[in-house]
Amino acid sequence: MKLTRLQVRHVRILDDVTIQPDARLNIIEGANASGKTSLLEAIHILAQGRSFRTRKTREVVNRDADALLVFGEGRENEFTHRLGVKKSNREKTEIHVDRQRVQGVSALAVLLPLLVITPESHALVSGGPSRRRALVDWGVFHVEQTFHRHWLTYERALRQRNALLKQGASSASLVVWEREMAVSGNEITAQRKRYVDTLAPRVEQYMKTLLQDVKITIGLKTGWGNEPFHEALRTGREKDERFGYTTLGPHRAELEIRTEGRPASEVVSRGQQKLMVMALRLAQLDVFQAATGRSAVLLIDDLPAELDHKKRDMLLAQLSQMDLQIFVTTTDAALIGSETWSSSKMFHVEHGRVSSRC
Ligand SMILES: Nc1ncnc2c1ncn2[C@@H]1O[C@H](COP(=O)(O)OP(=O)(O)OP(=O)(O)O)[C@@H](O)[C@H]1O
Repeated sequence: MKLTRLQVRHVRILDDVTIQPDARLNIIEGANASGKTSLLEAIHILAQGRSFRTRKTREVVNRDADALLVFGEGRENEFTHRLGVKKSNREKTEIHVDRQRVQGVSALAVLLPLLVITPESHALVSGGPSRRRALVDWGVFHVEQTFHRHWLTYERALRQRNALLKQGASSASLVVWEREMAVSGNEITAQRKRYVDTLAPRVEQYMKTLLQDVKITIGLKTGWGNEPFHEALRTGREKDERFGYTTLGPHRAELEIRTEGRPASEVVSRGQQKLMVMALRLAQLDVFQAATGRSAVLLIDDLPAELDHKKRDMLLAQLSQMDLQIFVTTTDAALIGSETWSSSKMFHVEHGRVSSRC
């Protein structure tokens, strides 16, 4: 789905902002601290129920307000969808999809598939495994219809097993949950493997375009050894009892990113890591589009700061050929050429006020 209307209330410095985005390229320009990133945060909240900068609601809600509100309207296959999120300092997050109150953020994510690239994105390569696991799961969630259901089943069984381990319960009582973990865990892993296998050649192709002299390989680390998962749970029981939680399984999976046979983070520079993240994200968007025939939203915070001008132009040319709705922030709109785009809009941000520029 592409956003046709966005309304933002009390998101950081943005008090009351309404915009009608372009279906393709939206350039959000303004001075430092004017509120550009806050606008991207608002879109992220609409798609995933939370900011990409912090998990703390209080930081994102305007200091003089109690709650933030984001509404979005968009079209897909002749249908108009309306999404709404209210995040409050005191109460549970409220989510509405097409005027119905829903629990959980998955209904938002299904309608508004969204990825984000920020100046901190290199942490995807150099940071902990959870970010790389999230990268894989974003893709699997959108291309495999049963993934979310299996994940919920797995998580519930994992929570139960962990609770029993903490209580020092007998092995016999663990077995029931291990059985459930094994069934859902194997499904999750098979789907993740399929996704990573589809992703790998596309990552390689984008790496060739963006970073000719570095080759990377990606592969899935399942979260346990080579034995069947149910066996790994059984043989790992003693260790898990000592630790008081489940030390292996799909919840410990991750995407391995290697170059020259070593973890990429040990070999390449920070700038190269950023380009790797671009290649990964472009490949994800490709796979998503090929598998679903739908278009996604891409947020890019501060693009000029990410890349030199040659790489930036190369990336924009590539993006202009994809069926995406893009929101990109910059302090200097002249750095982002919109000539190759079939359509674009420019928004100027100043002290939390947003105006549309032709
Ligand atoms: N909870 C909040 N309530 C009110 N204002 C806030 C809150 N959090 C941050 N701000 C203000 O919002 C502004 C930051 O906005 P934002 O990060 O979106 O700017 P930006 O235009 O992306 O800046 P840069 O180009 O430097 O990244 C700052 O002026 C900051 O003081």
